[in-house]
Amino acid sequence: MSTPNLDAFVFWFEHNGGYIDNERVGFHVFPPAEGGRGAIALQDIPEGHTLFTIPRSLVISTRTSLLPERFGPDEWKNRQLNQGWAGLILCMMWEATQGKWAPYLDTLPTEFDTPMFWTESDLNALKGTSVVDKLGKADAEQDYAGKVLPAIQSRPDLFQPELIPVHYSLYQYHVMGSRILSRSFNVEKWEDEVGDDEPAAQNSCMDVDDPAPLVSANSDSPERAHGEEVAEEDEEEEGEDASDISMVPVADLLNARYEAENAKLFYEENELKMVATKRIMKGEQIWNTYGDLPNAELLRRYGHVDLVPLSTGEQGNPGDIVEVGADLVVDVVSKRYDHSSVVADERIEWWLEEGGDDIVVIEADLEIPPALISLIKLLSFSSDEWRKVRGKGKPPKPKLDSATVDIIKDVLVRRLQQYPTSLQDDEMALSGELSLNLRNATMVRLGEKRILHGALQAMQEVHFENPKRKRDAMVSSAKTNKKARQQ
Ligand SMILES: C[S@@+](CC[C@H](N)C(=O)[O-])C[C@H]1O[C@@H](n2cnc3c(N)ncnc32)[C@H](O)[C@@H]1O
Repeated sequence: MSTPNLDAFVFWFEHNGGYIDNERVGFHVFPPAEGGRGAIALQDIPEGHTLFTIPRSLVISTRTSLLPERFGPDEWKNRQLNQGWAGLILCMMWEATQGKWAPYLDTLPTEFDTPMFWTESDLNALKGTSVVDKLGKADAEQDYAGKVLPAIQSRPDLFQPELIPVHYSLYQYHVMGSRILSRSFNVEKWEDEVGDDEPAAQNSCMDVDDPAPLVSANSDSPERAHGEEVAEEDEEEEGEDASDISMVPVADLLNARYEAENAKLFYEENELKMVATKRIMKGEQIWNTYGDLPNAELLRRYGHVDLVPLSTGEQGNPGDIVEVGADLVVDVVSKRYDHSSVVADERIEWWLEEGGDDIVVIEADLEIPPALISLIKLLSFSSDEWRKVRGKGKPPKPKLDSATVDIIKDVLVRRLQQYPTSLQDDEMALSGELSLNLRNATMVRLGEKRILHGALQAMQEVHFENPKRKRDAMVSSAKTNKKARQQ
């Protein structure tokens, strides 16, 4: 199957040591809603079959680009280009003006459907979701103005001043950052290569909350996948290295869909291998995984949402989640018990110190997270109970009781009010004409609201034995608590 814009690239790839099993793997242009370019099985492919291999020398990272060496390794570090994504972005901008990777870089998208490039009015459609807060646009712009542009201007021998507006502009910085966000892999050094003086884990400039991209192509632990989240603590523990972030030609041509993965990248000493992880039938798409992310994250990083048939008969993403801010929980509990902000501040500070999070996540299984129950209890406690719990040094047990259920219901209702539209509004909007951005934003909101409504209904169905006695007991205990707190 010929994909004209890829032919020169595939020629370059194969002439530089890359291998593609052309008898079994073809590239194909799917409709934009299905991902655009992707790979397809030209024949039945058995599990374990190598689909293509990429020599490490064709991977772009701050380790393989010549720029850090030419810039001067010490100066590179002094300017903090070894931290986060700034260094790789600069390498990619520079390599685009050089020869080696041009046929690859020329195939990468220059336009994105990610909210990073949306207008303010489209961004309003994401109000209530966590997408906008996580865009990291301001951080990226600060990195560009604070370290990248000064580095560029300091070396006219490497970065021709007249090329700055074309190849090294802020817009190009965002384009390269978005390419990394949606296509990069985390390729560690081969074990023998690892030196003693590895730099510590680095934060990303674009990805404010969970900096590490994407696939760990590791033959020992192939679980982490393209786009998969890696908690910051894990990164530190594992010693994640900004120079692992890599652009991997051909591997980044695979699309992904919820639980459809049938291929995975493994790494070896001299090359990376894309291997079929199950039998792929002729005509089927070859799918990588981006980690079965919720639609909010898929939209933020990749610019699309996943829609698969749900058990309810609707279309949606079973991996959706809703984030509930601890500040909302504090507000609801404080209002209910007439708390002063001092009471809540002290407890929240302790909660965070004890390892609690400032966000709780409700998943599509509608389970109320133990952390939410525990947090509500902590905030609801009388001063005596609070002193006891603090003395023990352990957050309260996440045991549901009717007072907590009532608070959870309030929290869910208030969380729903953070969206400017209702679930019914969204369903109605989807049945009409919408631009791609607004359709995607509506799907993100709808997925989150379905979880909130489902959780609310589940809470409404919770009944404790002898509810009257319990409720009375809870009312009097709430009054007692309030009294104790006022003392
Ligand atoms: C790693 S690239 C995959 C190759 C890409 N299709 C291309 O043409 O270069 C990731 C991008 O592919 C697109 N994509 C991947 N899976 C998709 C899907 N299930 N639905 C829609 N777009 C998808 C998104 O634009 C995403 O940012």
